[in-house]
Amino acid sequence: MLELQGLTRRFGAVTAVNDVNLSIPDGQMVGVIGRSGAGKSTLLRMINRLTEPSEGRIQYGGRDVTGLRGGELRRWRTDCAMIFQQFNLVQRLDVLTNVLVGRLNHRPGLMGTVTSLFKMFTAAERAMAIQALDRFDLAEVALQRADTLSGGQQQRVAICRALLQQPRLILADEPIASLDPRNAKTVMDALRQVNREDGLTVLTNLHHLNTARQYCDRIVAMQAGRVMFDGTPAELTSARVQEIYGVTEDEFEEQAQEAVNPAARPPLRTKPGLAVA
Ligand SMILES: Nc1ncnc2c1ncn2[C@@H]1O[C@H](COP(=O)(O)OP(=O)(O)OP(=O)(O)O)[C@@H](O)[C@H]1O
Repeated sequence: MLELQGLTRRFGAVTAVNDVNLSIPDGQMVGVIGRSGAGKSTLLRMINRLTEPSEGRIQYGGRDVTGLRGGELRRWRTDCAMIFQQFNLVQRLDVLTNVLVGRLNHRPGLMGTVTSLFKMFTAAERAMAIQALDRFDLAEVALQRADTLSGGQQQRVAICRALLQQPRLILADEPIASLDPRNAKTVMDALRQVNREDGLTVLTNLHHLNTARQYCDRIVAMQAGRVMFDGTPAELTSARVQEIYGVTEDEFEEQAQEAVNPAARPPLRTKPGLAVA
């Protein structure tokens, strides 16, 4: 169980996250939605302590992780793997080595030698990486440079890298915001697969409400740093969205899409969310 108690983060006069209280059971897939600036990224980043809370506590499995330092903090960060909107792969390295980078969290001493990494990994680690790639139909691109892959493939490679950390939680910060609907679907399918098959807790920031409804067990809606809704997809009706945000669902998605990806403005009115096969 991940427990956030009174979690607050201020940046000067701005309260990015304001007194958030959430209990997330192991194995739940949670979608966090909200407008640009609602505090979604700050919330996720506080969980793995990339951003320090101003107030409040983070507990995991009954253990307080808010004050961890040094090796213990590194181990906590290994437990909660992060997925970013821009994939954060080393573009000039091959896919397999990018995935193996996930093992570095288990060997902090190897950090900084990324170009000569490949031969440092054991056969078992390489097999683990190939197996992860194979799960997401990426084995045949294992030896290609990361920058030859589509965005959806790159994000799935990032998920494989996260899996090699052997985490307990996956924190995904707008993982599909840079992707077209087809690639976005492959990435959401992969996240759901690791949630369902590996039992990993997944917390993901999303801006498509229908995507959150289709993939998540639970949706948390934020507004100005506060949790305004915490419930099941069925409970987050269009009327509830309008009540929370004061705009229609289409308007909400349009604003969110423009904020995360101003260059790409797909016709959201005709294509809300993703089609599930
Ligand atoms: N490092 C920082 N320094 C100052 N202010 C920050 C910092 N990080 C976030 N903020 C502010 O905190 C608030 C919440 O930001 P955050 O990025 O968490 O929101 P978000 O919901 O993830 O938005 P987006 O969808 O645009 O990423 C915003 O007002 C933002 O400007």
